[in-house]
Amino acid sequence: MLRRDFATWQCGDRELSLARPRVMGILNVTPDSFSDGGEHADTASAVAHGLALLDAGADIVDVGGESTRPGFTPVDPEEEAARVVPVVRELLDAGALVSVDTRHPSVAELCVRLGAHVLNDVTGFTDPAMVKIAAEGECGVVVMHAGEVADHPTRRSVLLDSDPRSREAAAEDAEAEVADGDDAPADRGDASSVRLDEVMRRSARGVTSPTVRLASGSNRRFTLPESAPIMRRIMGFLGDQARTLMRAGVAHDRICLDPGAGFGKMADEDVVIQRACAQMVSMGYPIMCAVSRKRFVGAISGVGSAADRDAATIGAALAAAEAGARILRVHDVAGVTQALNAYWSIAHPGQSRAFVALGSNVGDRVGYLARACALINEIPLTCVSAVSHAYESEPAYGIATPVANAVAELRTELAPEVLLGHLMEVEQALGRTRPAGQDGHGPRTIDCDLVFVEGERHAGERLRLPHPGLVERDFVLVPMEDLVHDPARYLRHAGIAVLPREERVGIVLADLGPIEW
Ligand SMILES: Nc1nc2c(c(=O)[nH]1)N=C(COP(=O)(O)OP(=O)(O)O)CN2
Ligand SMILES: Nc1ccc(C(=O)O)cc1
Repeated sequence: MLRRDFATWQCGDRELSLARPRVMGILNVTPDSFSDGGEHADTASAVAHGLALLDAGADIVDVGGESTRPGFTPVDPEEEAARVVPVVRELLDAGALVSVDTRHPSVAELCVRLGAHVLNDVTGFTDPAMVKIAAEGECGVVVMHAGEVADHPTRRSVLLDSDPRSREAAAEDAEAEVADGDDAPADRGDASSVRLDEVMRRSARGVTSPTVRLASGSNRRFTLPESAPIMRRIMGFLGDQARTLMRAGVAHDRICLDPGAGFGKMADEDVVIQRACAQMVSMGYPIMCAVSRKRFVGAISGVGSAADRDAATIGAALAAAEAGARILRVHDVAGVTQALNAYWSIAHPGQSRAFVALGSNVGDRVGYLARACALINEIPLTCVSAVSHAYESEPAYGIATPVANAVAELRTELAPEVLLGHLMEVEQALGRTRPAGQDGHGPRTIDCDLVFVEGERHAGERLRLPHPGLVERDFVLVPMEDLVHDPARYLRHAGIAVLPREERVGIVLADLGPIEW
């Protein structure tokens, strides 16, 4: 059983703490995805959207260049690579934890070579070439189940998907099937696309599954299919694929499992699967919940249009998180992050240790440091547990006058991006202004930089964790010595290699004594 509070997911050189659920933002660089096709189809708008997802709270960005919606048209791997590779490259440069949603070995290989952290394969690493690529690298892997979960023929179906392309594709395929009398189309590309094509072609026909009869002769009906055979099939497949990957050399802690909502499943089957989330969690791997905007979410919420299913998605995602799912793959990152942060704060109390670097070079500098500590201590679900001495440091980064610096150590139950918002309010309350043209380095009454939160990494333009300046700032590292026995060693555990003193900036010149706050 996965120890929930201590679980991590190893993704290349990143170790993602799963002490709380993580949000994977969907970035579809496609013209035809089922809910957002064409919205981010060129590199520039895709990268901008990826960065916006990070700022909205995404821990991971999942970049995909091929829609696998019901009735999808397979994309040539070269075309797929042309869509995703430039986007993956730029997001990696921005420090993001990047996942690539592909079933094509050539695309996977290119992206892993660039440094992509996760391979998300909707065909569940059934292609040995995908297993080989995963085994040769260090990336995390998402093993997804795609396929039907019932042996019986589906009953008359109701098509809830509002996307006319899915319906057209379904109708065409149904006609073709009658004409062919054959389930296995020839010359439809590589083996995995033929299999996935087939599943998603059938999937396009509807969202309802057969009514299950009780013991023979009985006329009583359950409204939902029985869970055990469905979960045996899904968990059997996922467990087998995980073992295949491990035999090839992929470590257990790199593997995440996903039951593949909507891939060959009918709405009531998807509900049965979501209800069995805790059972999947007990397999001992992180479980992904990837229900965002899907047809079954429409079926249970009554929302016909896929793009309007974000609120319903939040409900389904929180249910999964409560049952132990730790990766929530969603389109609406801001909405899910806000809901999750609020929900988690109430339902799952847990503190993190955080460090805030303080600086002032205007007026009563040490007085501003003290007032900042007092105000930070008033942030909800947060307290200041210790404060370093104040130190005089050399001005760095183009600042003209010497700065008084300190570091405050906090205990907080807030998510880092929420804490950041409160710290910015503290700066405002103390009269901090950011005049245009000074690039954030002008004179300041107070600067409150969130530099480190235990177990948290974040990329984006609004918040980067650990703070990129932490490695070189003497005016942060020296005050930290008052709080942590050996900051360099402590930070090394989190993969941060601090620079030796002679290579740092903003060298500490004098100890100004304790701060009375
Ligand atoms: N691991 C995993 N990956 C996925 C899953 C999923 O359930 N699990 N669903 C997808 C469909 O969502 P998307 O918005 O990407 O739609 P598209 O296939 O039309 O691009 C695409 N990728
Ligand atoms: N790729 C997919 C896109 C959408 C759905 C769904 O709505 O069920 C399933 C798979």
